[in-house]
Amino acid sequence: MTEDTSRAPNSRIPNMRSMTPEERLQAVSAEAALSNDDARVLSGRDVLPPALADGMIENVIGKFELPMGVATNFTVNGRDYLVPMAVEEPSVVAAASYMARIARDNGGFQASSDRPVMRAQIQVLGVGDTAGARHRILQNAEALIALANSRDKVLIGLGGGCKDIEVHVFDDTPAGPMVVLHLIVDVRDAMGANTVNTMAEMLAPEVEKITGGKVRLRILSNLADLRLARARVELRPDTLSTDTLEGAEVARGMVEASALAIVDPYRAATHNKGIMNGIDPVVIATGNDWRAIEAGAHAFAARSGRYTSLTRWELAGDGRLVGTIELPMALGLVGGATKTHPAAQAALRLMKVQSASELAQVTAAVGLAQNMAAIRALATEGIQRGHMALHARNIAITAGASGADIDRVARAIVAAGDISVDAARALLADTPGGAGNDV
Ligand SMILES: CC(C)(COP(=O)([O-])OP(=O)([O-])OC[C@H]1O[C@@H](n2cnc3c(N)ncnc32)[C@H](O)[C@@H]1OP(=O)([O-])[O-])[C@@H](O)C(=O)NCCC(=O)NCCSC(=O)C[C@@](C)(O)CC(=O)[O-]
Ligand SMILES: NC(=O)C1=CN([C@@H]2O[C@H](COP(=O)(O)OP(=O)(O)OC[C@H]3O[C@@H](n4cnc5c(N)ncnc54)[C@H](OP(=O)(O)O)[C@@H]3O)[C@@H](O)[C@H]2O)C=CC1
Repeated sequence: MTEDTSRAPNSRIPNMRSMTPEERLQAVSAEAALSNDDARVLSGRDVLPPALADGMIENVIGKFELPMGVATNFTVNGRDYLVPMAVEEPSVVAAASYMARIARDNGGFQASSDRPVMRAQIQVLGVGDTAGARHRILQNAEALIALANSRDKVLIGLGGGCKDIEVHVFDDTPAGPMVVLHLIVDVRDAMGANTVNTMAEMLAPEVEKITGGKVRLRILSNLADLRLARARVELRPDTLSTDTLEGAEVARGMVEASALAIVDPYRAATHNKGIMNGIDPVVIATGNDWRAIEAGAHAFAARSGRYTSLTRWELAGDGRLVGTIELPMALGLVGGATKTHPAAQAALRLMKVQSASELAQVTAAVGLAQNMAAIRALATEGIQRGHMALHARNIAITAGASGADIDRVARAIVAAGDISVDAARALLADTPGGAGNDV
């Protein structure tokens, strides 16, 4: 198979759930026109040779694997995407695919993003005249920007680089007055941490000269509030109905669920965890830094001083349910592990994203879909029926099931309404030669 990067796949792959992993791999590889090599590494076979793993981090003794799933049905800005998700939690991929299917019937997700701009902070201590130091920095801003851009020719050649400088003054801190210079850097298709850290360290001596102070920290901020990604979905109520509830009632319940997450940090934490259920697996599958994305998301959610929801669900005048998400999304297509991990490269080719901004937009849409699934379930039948039915297979494995027994036992404990390890063990023990005999 040769790779074709121009054609968007059809993300609607019927019966994915009934296929074997091998058949699913073939289906998505065919849709995304993946090479045999990409298909192989996505399957998890021979992905990370020991020498490559040893080159990525320190004190390597092996590898840790996660299941790689693919969320189907996604349409973002009129284009279909097959979304790779590396995650350990059941029901996440199913839920994202289901909500993307509903969204698809409503025209899909609309998404946008800011330019890929990061902040680096340079902390200056020992300055008596903090206001004066701020003025001196701003007076020298052009020279500082030029110095910051004097080294990274590749980034400048791509249209990126340091674009601006901000100065923040803290007159009262436990360590005395501080001036904090922010470098505002367009990092193009990189996540940008190393890029901006290099610039910040390079500028430090000049900043000390200008301010007369002592520079301490020189590091990016993970509150990437100039690099926001947004997604929106508008849903006709009839597309939300369940077996027992009218769509309008479901929509109202979702708005009420959203309202609690807006006002109550205890609920907001769980609501946002549900959003990150969708975002983290894409970040991991594409080799990006999920701690950075998590830190940015939660800092952004608390930016007003009160921790709140990252999404809003509202009813438009005509009864449509409108869901929106906005959060920092510092994702790269180059840098970090995105280029070194073969599965991350293959995952990016499966998604067929052409820029870090496009990746950020699709990822935001996945976060919104995941939140939609959770609050739709919570506002209607509750989370346990759908989630536990899929978690039942984990329970069966915990009880000792293997091979065909996993699905058989999972189906039986779901049907019996007793999704517990004890129930699964009892079933296995009743099976002649069942794995339960060994437990
Ligand atoms: C789990 C579902 C989707 C079942 O929902 P259902 O109604 O049983 O699904 P269905 O059988 O009617 O299938 C509908 C679609 O779902 C997908 N789907 C359905 N099953 C599968 C499967 N086995 N494998 C792959 N895809 C599946 C698939 O796309 C399918 O369409 P199709 O393509 O077949 O035409 C639903 O109940 C749901 O969305 N629940 C929410 C689950 C969720 O949010 N899980 C996250 C874990 S809970 C948590 O950590 C976060 C939380 C909840 O606390 C956050 C918060 O509080 O806000
Ligand atoms: N707080 C945090 O979040 C921190 C995170 N990190 C880590 O930093 C890593 C990410 O840093 P990052 O700067 O993205 O990675 P890299 O430094 O690995 O890559 C960025 C570099 O790639 C080159 N490049 C080539 N093509 C492009 C392009 N199209 N767009 C942009 N740059 C391009 C550029 O320069 P050139 O080719 O000239 O070198 C650029 O400086 C992650 O591993 C993260 O975990 C590190 C410190 C702190």
